[in-house]
Amino acid sequence: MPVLEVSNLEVKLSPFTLRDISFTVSEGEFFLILGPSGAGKTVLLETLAGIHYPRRGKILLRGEDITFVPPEKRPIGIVYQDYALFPHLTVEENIRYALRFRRREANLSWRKLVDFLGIGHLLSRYPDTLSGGEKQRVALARALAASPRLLLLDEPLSALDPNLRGEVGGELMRLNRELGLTVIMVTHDFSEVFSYGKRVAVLFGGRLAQVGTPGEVFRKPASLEVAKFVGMENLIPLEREGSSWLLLGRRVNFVQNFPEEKFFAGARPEDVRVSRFPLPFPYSWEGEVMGMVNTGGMFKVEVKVGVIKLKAYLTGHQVVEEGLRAGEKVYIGFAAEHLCLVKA
Ligand SMILES: Nc1ncnc2c1ncn2[C@@H]1O[C@H](COP(=O)(O)OP(=O)(O)OP(=O)(O)O)[C@@H](O)[C@H]1O
Repeated sequence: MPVLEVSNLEVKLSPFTLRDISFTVSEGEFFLILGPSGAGKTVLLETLAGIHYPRRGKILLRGEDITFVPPEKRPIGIVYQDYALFPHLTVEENIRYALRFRRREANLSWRKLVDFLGIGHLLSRYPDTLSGGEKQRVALARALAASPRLLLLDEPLSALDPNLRGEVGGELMRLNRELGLTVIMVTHDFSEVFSYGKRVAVLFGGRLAQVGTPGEVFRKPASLEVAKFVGMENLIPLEREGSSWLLLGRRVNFVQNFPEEKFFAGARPEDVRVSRFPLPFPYSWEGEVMGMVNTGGMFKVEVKVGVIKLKAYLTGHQVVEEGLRAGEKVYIGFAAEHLCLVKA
């Protein structure tokens, strides 16, 4: 049985509405919610936590209907982006405050909780004397002290510096793995999707646009808006020729069953190759290098093919090896397995 089953949820917070939200999360899963700013990610988390009640739909936690159960009676912990610690309470008092709501046997003793998060030396301090990473750990301890069955995290890593981000992220994985705790985490960061999530839900304008593995969402986006959002920078309209579909003059076989639809061919720039020599791919063209930008580690190379600009990410090594320069005639292309079809 899934830990969480959300069906047909509708939440209205004038003027914003979260609509038709249905998904399930399994026991022990690390589930991510991704979407542009204002998509409703926080509203969704807050609805799961009981801060907003839906107009329609149901939330089941281990089969029990908790749709209208007040927040303090739900075995769900939430950690906010700004940690929301009580400034007038010490770290210890902040954490103990959460114990008031504990209904179940603790899955971590006080000592273990404090050791697990390495915050023993901070117990008598006040929140405004703590660093971002320390505050984050205290907020986690407070959420875990109530022994939640489900932990909700709203962009927990976004306020941390890059080194700390990896460290705290590792701790979240450890919580998930070692305590078997089910986690739902909101993020903006694509690298976090691949590092932490087994499945990811993409929210757009209050609706779920796609739920799938990171590989599915990033390589087989369900719509044009998801494709653009997840960085599928090459999106080329297919052209009809008799009973065939053409991608910049190359025949694409597997869309014949949808004669009336309008399609885009998508390819991620990191799957696209550029070379001064012909490429062994069914989708490859001759073009001219328009420009190259160092994006910090990778070079984004733009190649003009007819009126279309294709983009590829290459390493500095590849750029040097191929002797790429603006104005150079090159071949650009990608393997058949890297082509995805996106409905317009
Ligand atoms: N309590 C509220 N009352 C009315 N509108 C709200 C309330 N909370 C959020 N909203 C609105 O709902 C929409 C979604 O907000 P939400 O905070 O869920 O977005 P988000 O996807 O988490 O964005 P971000 O990535 O910027 O944090 C926004 O337009 C916001 O202004």
